[in-house]
Amino acid sequence: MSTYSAQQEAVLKVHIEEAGYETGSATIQDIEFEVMPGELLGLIGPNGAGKSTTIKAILGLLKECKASVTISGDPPRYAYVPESPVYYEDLTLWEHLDLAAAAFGMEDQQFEIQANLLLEQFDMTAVRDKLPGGFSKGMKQKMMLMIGFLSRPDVYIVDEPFIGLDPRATKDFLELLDRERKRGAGILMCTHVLDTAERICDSFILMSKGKIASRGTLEDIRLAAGQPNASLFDCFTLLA
Ligand SMILES: Nc1ncnc2c1ncn2[C@@H]1O[C@H](COP(=O)(O)OP(=O)(O)OP(=O)(O)O)[C@@H](O)[C@H]1O
Repeated sequence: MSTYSAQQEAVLKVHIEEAGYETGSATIQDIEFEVMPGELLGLIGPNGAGKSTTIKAILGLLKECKASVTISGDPPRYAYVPESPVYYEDLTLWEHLDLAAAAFGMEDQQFEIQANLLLEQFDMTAVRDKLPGGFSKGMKQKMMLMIGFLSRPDVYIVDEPFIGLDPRATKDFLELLDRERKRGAGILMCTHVLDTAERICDSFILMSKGKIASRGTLEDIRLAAGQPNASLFDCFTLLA
């Protein structure tokens, strides 16, 4: 778990007054939180609670959105790892990494070192020159994570990363997350895998019906649920 000093500035500050898909009908309201350097904040909640809408609002993808979002860095830099893999059919894994590196403005040498390390860490070196269309679900997910980790930004926004990952890939992913947190990156992670979230997150935002239903550390969530020893899963079913 991380500890934060009062002097530290949040790497991500989010204040969404309201946002949604149609004029005059807000899907989410009053969503306000910060992610501190080194913090892993879990965004949890039932299907349709508004988690993905919150992420879309942060990324500026919604037309109907009254929000202020501040991301640290000059220029601000973040990595977004989507829930469903997005890729080009005609580009190999290596070419995807190369394209992402060019977009991030990485130097060639730094890119080669970082990309080869990630290929090794995710056990993907053998398929570096293959097209992702032929990859399994987990391999496509690994490609998304590798692109996310490539530029080592201060903020990661990760939408449901665990689906499709085998135990070894999950372990590799968690180790990389940990390394990035130790470096000072802040992570917002949306997930339904509550036993893992309980183990790795510093704090939680529990959303329900487009609003924040509960927030804080596991202790805070337990207190809100009136269950001092309950699992996150049990608190979730009581509060959401
Ligand atoms: N593209 C869209 N157009 C219109 N309404 C949408 C759109 N996407 C989501 N919604 C609606 O917004 C609400 C919140 O959905 P959202 O996808 O944010 O939930 P979620 O918490 O991410 O759910 P899940 O856990 O199932 O992914 C739902 O009522 C959903 O029907």
